[in-house]
Amino acid sequence: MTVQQNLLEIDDLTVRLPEGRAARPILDGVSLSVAAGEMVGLVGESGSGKSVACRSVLGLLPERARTDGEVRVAGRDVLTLSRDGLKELRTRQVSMIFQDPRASVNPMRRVGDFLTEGMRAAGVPAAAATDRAEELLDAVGIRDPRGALRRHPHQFSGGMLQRVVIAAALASRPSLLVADEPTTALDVTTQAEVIAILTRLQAERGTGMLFVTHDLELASAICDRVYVMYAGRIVETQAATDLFDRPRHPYTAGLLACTPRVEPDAAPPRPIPGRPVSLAESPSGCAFAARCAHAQERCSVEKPVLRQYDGQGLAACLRADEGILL
Ligand SMILES: Nc1ncnc2c1ncn2[C@@H]1O[C@H](COP(=O)(O)OP(=O)(O)OP(=O)(O)O)[C@@H](O)[C@H]1O
Repeated sequence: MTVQQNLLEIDDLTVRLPEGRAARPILDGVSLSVAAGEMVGLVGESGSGKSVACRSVLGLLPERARTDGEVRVAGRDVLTLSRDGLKELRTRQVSMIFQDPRASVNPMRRVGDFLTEGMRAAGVPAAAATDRAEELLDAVGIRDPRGALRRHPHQFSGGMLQRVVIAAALASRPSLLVADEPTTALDVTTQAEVIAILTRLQAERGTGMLFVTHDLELASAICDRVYVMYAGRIVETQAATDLFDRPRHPYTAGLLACTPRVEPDAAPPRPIPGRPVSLAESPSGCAFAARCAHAQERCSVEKPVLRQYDGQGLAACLRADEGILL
């Protein structure tokens, strides 16, 4: 029997960054996977470690970072790849889309150069690279792609520039896309357009995607599965619809309850009390305990591990099997 290998497997990843003589913990035992063609969400508040987890996939952690665990893309451990191996990974297998498109492009260079440089470096002749760049711009809904190739980034709106960045990320036909809050810097209508483009292209091309957002509702709407992070740890993972209908971790339930709803009979949004903590600040036990309405004494002592309940997903909560959220 052939065992289906995941495209991306992060296995028990721990990241620490040296700070003076000590090392500040950033991620603790993070495990997640993305299968070929699967759209997977990674959700959490600011500072929970989403970007660090994403960066680990492309081997983009700070050089001084100390890591344990493995990050495998198509079976190869990114954390042990040579410089050439990393270059090959980034030019052939994995592309990343960042939050702010203006930070991803060189303002002095034309969009055509930005889109074709990777292809040219891979040996594609100039004319063929230009034709492909035009096709890519057309695929992300940019009108007059040939004219767009001659323009500079400042001649594009934020939304249009993010489309250009998506086109560039797809140029190498990657099997995995990592999108780190790709619409956070855009206005609401533009966000919707960019999400629609990303999900369409992901489905058409069968690209695996790790989609990072702080918006749990958005992740539940567009992803197959979702991981929820809190203070450097994964606290819950489920199929997207199950997570939305039946969260198992009080933090996930809190994120859903604080989202404003437009339905007339909807409950008003309830904010999660307190503020998010980083892994470094989190005491022993469950990092969410101080903000959790269901916490008991043992929650601030015992560290919960991810466990399965009712055959549905995994949650790291000592009380998840008591039906506290029903
Ligand atoms: N290069 C770095 N040097 C020092 N600390 C860092 C570095 N990068 C991240 N951190 C710290 O790691 C923690 C996780 O940061 P990260 O950017 O991954 O969070 P995030 O969930 O992506 O937040 P946001 O949604 O605001 O981007 C934070 O406490 C942050 O301050």
